[in-house]
Amino acid sequence: MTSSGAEQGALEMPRLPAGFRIEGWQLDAVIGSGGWGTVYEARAVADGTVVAVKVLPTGALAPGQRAALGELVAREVRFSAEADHPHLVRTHAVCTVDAPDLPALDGAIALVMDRAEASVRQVLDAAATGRPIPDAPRVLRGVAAGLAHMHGAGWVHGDLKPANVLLGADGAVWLADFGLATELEGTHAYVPPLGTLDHVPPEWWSQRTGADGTMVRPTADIWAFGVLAHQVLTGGLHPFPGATARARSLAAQAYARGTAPLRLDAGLDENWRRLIGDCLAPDHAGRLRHTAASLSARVEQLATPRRRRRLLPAAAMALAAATAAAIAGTVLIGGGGSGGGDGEDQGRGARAVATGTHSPAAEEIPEDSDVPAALRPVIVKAAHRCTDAEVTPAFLAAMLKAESGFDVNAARPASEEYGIAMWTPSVFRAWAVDGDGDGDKDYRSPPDAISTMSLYVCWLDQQFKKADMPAKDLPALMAAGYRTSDRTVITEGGVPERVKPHVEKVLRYLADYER
Ligand SMILES: Nc1ncnc2c1ncn2[C@@H]1O[C@H](COP(=O)(O)OP(=O)(O)OP(=O)(O)O)[C@@H](O)[C@H]1O
Repeated sequence: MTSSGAEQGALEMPRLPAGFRIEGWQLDAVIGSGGWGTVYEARAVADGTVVAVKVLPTGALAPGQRAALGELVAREVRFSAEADHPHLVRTHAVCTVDAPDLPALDGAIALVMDRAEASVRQVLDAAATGRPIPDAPRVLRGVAAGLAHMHGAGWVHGDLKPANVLLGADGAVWLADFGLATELEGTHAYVPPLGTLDHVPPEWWSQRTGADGTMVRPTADIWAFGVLAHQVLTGGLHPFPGATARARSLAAQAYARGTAPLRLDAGLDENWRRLIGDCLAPDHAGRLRHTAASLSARVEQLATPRRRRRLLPAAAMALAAATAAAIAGTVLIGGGGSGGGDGEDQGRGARAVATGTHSPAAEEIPEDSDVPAALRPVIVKAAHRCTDAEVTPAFLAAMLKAESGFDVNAARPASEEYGIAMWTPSVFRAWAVDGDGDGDKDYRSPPDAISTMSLYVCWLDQQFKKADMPAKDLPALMAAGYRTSDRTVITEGGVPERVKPHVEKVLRYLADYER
């Protein structure tokens, strides 16, 4: 939500005491308060997982405030629940506060989210002016990818600013605060006029506010990204001069009218300067050429250290190693079934670690199929890590073909997906399996990527079974869950429309490999 909400709202924010339970979570200290709610640290009672809980009270407000709050809360709840991307903060649950003794908070809505370590605002406040914040390109890469996802899904964020970019403990970068996020109808949408002055585009000032609110278009987020990128790369400097937000907005409007030039910080690298200049094109039409997806691809290039490109041959080497193993008739991956698996897994693992002129396990994928021979034992071994009957070598092979066409160097930078199983690095980290037993977990290594895919689809399979989804649909549901999430598939009660073509491909390949 917006700081202007705080300016306007003048709400006395009531607080819940430490130890207070909201469904399965126990509140701890307050992290901070915004214009409309308070964010607490909390722990899951079941397993101690640390989360952040944002409590948005809906009662005890003046009628005017209630209408505005109701709309913002509804938007925040709706977009938080739907947000499903590694660069959008994940909301685990939406609960209602049951506090009859605290009437101001009884019935408040609580969003249970991933707990961030800090916001970019906090990092900027502590940063030396003139220098990029630590890891600035990676942070911008995450923001651009999150924005590209939102625009791709037909949403505008509407309030992109440093306070709304959160940083997780393991390097995660999340867009947050969807109180002003809105769905596009055609090319634009309307939001209440509460955007943050420092990040609204110049044309915003000349728009009239109708009953629906102010019109926002994706190009408003592009402008805000330009301002944010300048701040992140210069330790907090706004691209337009002025001691107050009002003065800076007047400077931006003078630039948009053509009466003042754009003067970006002299210390900026030329490529970043060009990118920020494109985002800060003076009008909507000028910004229209730069979609969030195209910006994300450019940011990805600028943010990718050369060293990472040299990593590519490593993936090829891993494949070559797997090839050599297959030729020798010995499957080397996964430490020979050591560690942790249940009986069936170990039994199957022992079968996969076979010597001889060919691997019997590889026979589970038809010999004359297009699955690269070197990958077959890797896939078979990975599939056998899962004891659920639906996760078969043929299924994993079909998934890999649909994801990357078996290309170990596949890359879709706009959505941050890489390697043979098209893992998003931050998601991969959460599930990673050391498939080749080299002590490293690398999404570019086919054995690691495929073993991790197997673990993840196995877990998806179990979630769908728990949700009583039809057994015959499980392969389609797993393929859909891999592209979206367990929660999306369960909420939508089946394969979401937008991933149907992909899922159909997986099912076609599966039928071919199961013949
Ligand atoms: N998931 C989270 N993990 C950790 N801290 C968070 C999380 N979400 C929000 N915060 C922090 O909690 C504080 C309050 O956040 P909130 O979103 O309510 O308000 P805001 O964005 O600061 O202001 P406003 O909503 O008025 O724009 C901020 O300091 C924010 O960085």
